[in-house]
Amino acid sequence: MFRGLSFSFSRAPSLSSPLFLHRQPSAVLRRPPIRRKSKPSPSNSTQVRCFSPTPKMGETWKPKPTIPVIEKATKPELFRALESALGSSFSTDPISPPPNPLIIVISGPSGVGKDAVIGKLKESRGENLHFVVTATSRPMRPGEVHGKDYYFVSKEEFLDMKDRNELLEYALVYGDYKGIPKSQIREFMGRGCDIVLRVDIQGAHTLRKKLKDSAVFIFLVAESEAKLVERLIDRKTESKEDLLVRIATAREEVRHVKSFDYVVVNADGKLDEAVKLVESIIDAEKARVRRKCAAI
Ligand SMILES: Nc1ncnc2c1ncn2[C@@H]1O[C@H](COP(=O)(O)OP(=O)(O)OP(=O)(O)O)[C@@H](O)[C@H]1O
Repeated sequence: MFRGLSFSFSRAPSLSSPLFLHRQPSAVLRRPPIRRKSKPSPSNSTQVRCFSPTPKMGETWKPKPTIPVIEKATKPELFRALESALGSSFSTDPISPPPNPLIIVISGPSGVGKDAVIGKLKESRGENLHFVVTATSRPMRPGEVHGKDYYFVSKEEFLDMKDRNELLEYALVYGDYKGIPKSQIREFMGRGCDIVLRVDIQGAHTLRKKLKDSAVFIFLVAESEAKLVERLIDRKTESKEDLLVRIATAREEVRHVKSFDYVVVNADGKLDEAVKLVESIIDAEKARVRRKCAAI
């Protein structure tokens, strides 16, 4: 249009030309006057088409947002159009708050593979899970590390901890005291870690009474009694008297499976499958809508 104008200027008649007086450039750019429609008379009001609802008193008129054709619009265009159609922007806040730390109690007869399962869980879950190190009055065995395998304390020290109410649960196991320090659970739950407690059946029973449904109780079993005995024999850590006591106790313990939330079979040569199942239980429990928060 401007090119057209300059062209017309270059060929414009001189100022003195009478033609110039009639064709001023400003006159070319000026918009034609808008012709206002006359108000419809009551008689022809039915012919008026309304495209948007008439704003009520005090409301300002807003154009109706249109959503572009999905195949033609870009993702951001569609996103913004949906926001404007719904009248507010989409929040990036998490829809569900992060789950509370979970306490997982793992129990089962001696030799069933509690340590083996926990060892693998440690590898797969890393720092998100804290395995509470139990305090014990039993002497340290070769290869064991203080603070890693157990907190080795004297009988007197252990009983002092008990008297000061520093233990969530404790028991006399095969002549030695074993107990769970509360401070460790508080500290790691405070950091957002899930907690794994490894206890015998009696310990699980006590914890159930204290923690009720605020913890998850998992019972580990071997596929059969015979396989459990084989595993204990293969471990070669017990005397024949010890073996007898542990096997007799195991027979009694499996009857308590009903008071647990889950039973996991740790079948021979299938340790990884058992660990996978325990992990699925943890994941499912963390996704629960309702769970009481454990008060330690
Ligand atoms: N799925 C499995 N297949 C074969 N052997 C296994 C399996 N799980 C564990 N074991 C082995 O069985 C033995 C007992 O396992 P572990 O020491 O973990 O049992 P535990 O339940 O912790 O026993 P305890 O309560 O007496 O300490 C170990 O030698 C371990 O390597």
